[in-house]
Amino acid sequence: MMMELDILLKSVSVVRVTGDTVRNITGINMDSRLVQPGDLFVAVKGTQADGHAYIGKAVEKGAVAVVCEAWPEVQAEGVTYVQVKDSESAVGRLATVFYGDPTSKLQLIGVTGTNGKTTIATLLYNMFRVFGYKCGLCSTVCNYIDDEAVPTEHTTPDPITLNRLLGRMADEGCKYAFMEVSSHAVAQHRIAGLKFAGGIFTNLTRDHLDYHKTFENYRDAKKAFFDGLPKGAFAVTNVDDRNGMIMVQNTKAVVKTYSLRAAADFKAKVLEESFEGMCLDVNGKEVSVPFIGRFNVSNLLAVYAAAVCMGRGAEDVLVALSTLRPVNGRFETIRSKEGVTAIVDYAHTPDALVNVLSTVNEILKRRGEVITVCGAGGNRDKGKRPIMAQEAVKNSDRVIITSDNPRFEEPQEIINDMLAGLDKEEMRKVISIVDRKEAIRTACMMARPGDVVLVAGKGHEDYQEVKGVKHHFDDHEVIKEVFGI
Ligand SMILES: CC(=O)N[C@H]1[C@@H](OP(=O)(O)OP(=O)(O)OC[C@H]2O[C@@H](n3ccc(=O)[nH]c3=O)[C@H](O)[C@@H]2O)O[C@H](CO)[C@@H](O)[C@@H]1O[C@H](C)C(=O)N[C@@H](C)C(=O)N[C@H](CCC(=O)O)C(=O)O
Ligand SMILES: Nc1ncnc2c1ncn2[C@@H]1O[C@H](COP(=O)(O)OP(=O)(O)OP(=O)(O)O)[C@@H](O)[C@H]1O
Ligand SMILES: N[C@H](CCC[C@H](N)C(=O)O)C(=O)O
Ligand SMILES: [Mg+2]
Repeated sequence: MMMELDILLKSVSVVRVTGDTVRNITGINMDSRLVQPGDLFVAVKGTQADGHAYIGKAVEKGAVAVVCEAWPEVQAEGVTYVQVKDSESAVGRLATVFYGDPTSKLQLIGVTGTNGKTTIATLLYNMFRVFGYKCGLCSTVCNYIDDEAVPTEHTTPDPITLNRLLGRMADEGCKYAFMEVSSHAVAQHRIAGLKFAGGIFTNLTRDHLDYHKTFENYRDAKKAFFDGLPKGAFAVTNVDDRNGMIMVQNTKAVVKTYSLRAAADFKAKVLEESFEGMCLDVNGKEVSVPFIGRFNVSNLLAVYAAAVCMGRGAEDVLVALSTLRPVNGRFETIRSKEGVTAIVDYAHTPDALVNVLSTVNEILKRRGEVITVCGAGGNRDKGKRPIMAQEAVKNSDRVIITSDNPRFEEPQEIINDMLAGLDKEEMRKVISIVDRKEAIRTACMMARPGDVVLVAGKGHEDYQEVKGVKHHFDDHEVIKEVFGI
């Protein structure tokens, strides 16, 4: 791949230049460690480091041009230096031009909100493949270029990886791409330069306050995604969430609403539900789906609304909806021979725990006990820890607090932060076991036929991250081993 630097620079506002801009660039990078000879290096100020400190390293590795925000004191001969106002948002714009402006060739739909992004983006991808289109997906679990799986580390990749992926999707003939837009991605302009055909808002509850500091900043990061949608795009929003209308206050996109409770463009209600699935009424038509939980009705309704906004007939969409299956690690049930139901779910926020547990309780109707196994991630929002413990205790008969990716923190200290949210009475329901495997085993041994064991927090993850190392760990595997199936 190759492109002339001056063509690339048309996408950004240049403050100052030295060196030749009529020269070929063979790659673009924001991480000096990945630079190849012939690359353009973009220096970005980050949260841990300042990319400007690595300009020299990038040049040593063969970068022929540098885009930066602060003018470097030393300049290497033969290298072109370009100063821009905001290099963080320049990366996305440069990358999108470099990778052939993918969103001019395919329709990109973004999903944002605290919970439900992976579910909605994946279901839309599955649905549009059922309709016979080639599609792409960027999600927490895995990225896809039609049927080719591309592993991921992020919910929304960095702007260069993202544009490279979208570029490959366009080259492969994908007509649609569905992606999760995390709040980090909006705040860090990972999506700068992309033209979205539509946006979907799920809900907003507490998460990531370690990064955004206040709930308002977190909300505004999500809102900025809708502020940036172009005219002619659609914005599908959940009016059951108190921030649903705030999200679309300043958008130029056509706003469509969905709700399980209030008047809205798209409405749904539950007619019947069991651990096998639900029968729904969607805008006056009945449909059966193998999904569980009111929050999934909301997710399915968002999928339905977006598909209709994308021009599909309502009838076709309902038929396709009935063929969809749950996403890996999202309310997956595993039954033991003795009749214990284990559920693996990715609930890792207080709100998600409440939702999953209230669904379990609604279906169980006190015919059995609920035993919850959960933890909280290390080097993430500390404030959510005691609340997660409280919600688990409030909505379960017994709780085992354990580890969930301690990362660089002491596992026992994270558990202590969770326990600090509980009073003496609440503590009677709780035990803590640092080793997650032991915790799951203990929960399954405690359970009697008819009981439910909820194993929350890791969902699709197949690792336990400790001190920078990802050790293989899979909740499903452990449960099956204990159940002997
Ligand atoms: C806190 C955070 O979001 N960090 C992300 C951010 O990094 P940063 O800007 O802080 O980078 P930095 O380490 O300070 O470095 C600054 C710059 O110097 C460069 N550098 C650094 C070192 C070096 O030797 N050479 C070099 O050039 C870096 O490449 C970077 O360009 O931008 C990077 C590129 O986009 C991300 O990889 C990185 O994700 C870190 C690893 C991370 O863990 N992020 C998580 C919290 C995250 O983004 N999560 C969200 C949402 C999760 C969800 O709810 O689903 C996600 O979208 O995944
Ligand atoms: N609409 C919803 N409202 C509340 N909770 C939900 C909703 N959809 C899913 N959940 C819960 O949140 C968990 C995560 O769901 P999902 O992976 O779809 O969300 P996400 O927004 O992609 O999360 P992440 O921020 O980690 O990418 C699920 O396992 C479930 O417990
Ligand atoms: N995308 C979220 C996922 C959290 C999942 C949970 N298992 C944890 O590790 O905290 C994050 O990185 O905060
Ligand atoms: Mg996700």
